Amino acid sequence: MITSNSFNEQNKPAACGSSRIVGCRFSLFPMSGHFVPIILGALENTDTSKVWIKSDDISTCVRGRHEHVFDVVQSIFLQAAKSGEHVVLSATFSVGCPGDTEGDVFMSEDDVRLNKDTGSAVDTAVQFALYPMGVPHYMDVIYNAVKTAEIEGTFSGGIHYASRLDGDAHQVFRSLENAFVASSIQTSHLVMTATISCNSPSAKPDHVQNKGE
Ligand SMILES: Cc1ncc(C[n+]2csc(CCO)c2C)c(N)n1
Repeated sequence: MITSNSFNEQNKPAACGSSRIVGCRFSLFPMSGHFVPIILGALENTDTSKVWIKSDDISTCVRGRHEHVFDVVQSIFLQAAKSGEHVVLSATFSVGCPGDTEGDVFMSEDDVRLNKDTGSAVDTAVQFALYPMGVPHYMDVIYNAVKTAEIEGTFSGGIHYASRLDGDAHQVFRSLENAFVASSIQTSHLVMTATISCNSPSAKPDHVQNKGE
């Protein structure tokens, strides 16, 4: 069913492309008695001036250009990771959601990312899943995104309902953004879930530890 929300201000069907508003709803879970300053500090020490942002008692939602959405989520993860605690960030990214219109002022920001590298590398593990909505060839979209992550060197295997990435935080976030943007161009509505973890005291699975050997 096409609703009025499927159309932009010019009353044309919403175009598929990278200019569409991207959103991410995410929660940080620091496995620490100090979870409150870790969460609040990560939010405060991130420059969010190029995204729409709203936090509540469960999660935070950011919306805007994909460059800034991924920059802000990555920065918040890196800020929390600096605590040295085992931190998990659980996120749902979305683009093309009917009702999430382009009218927002944040879409007119430039593409210059605001959050600078925080320095030391953070070994990061990700389980992510792509859900290309409304296209019969959705498995090709997923397969191509995973193939790209493989070329980038971050892919470390398929698991039930998800794919795994391992590497420095900047590398895995780049793969997530590349997978999301490449897939979004091929779909009218795309959802991507990601569970992103660092400093876990648990051993990684054998096939991940032996990656590249
Ligand atoms: C990114 C992110 N945003 C909000 C919450 C929800 N939350 C849980 S504890 C806490 C601090 C005290 O209120 C907040 C804001 C979260 N976990 N992660």
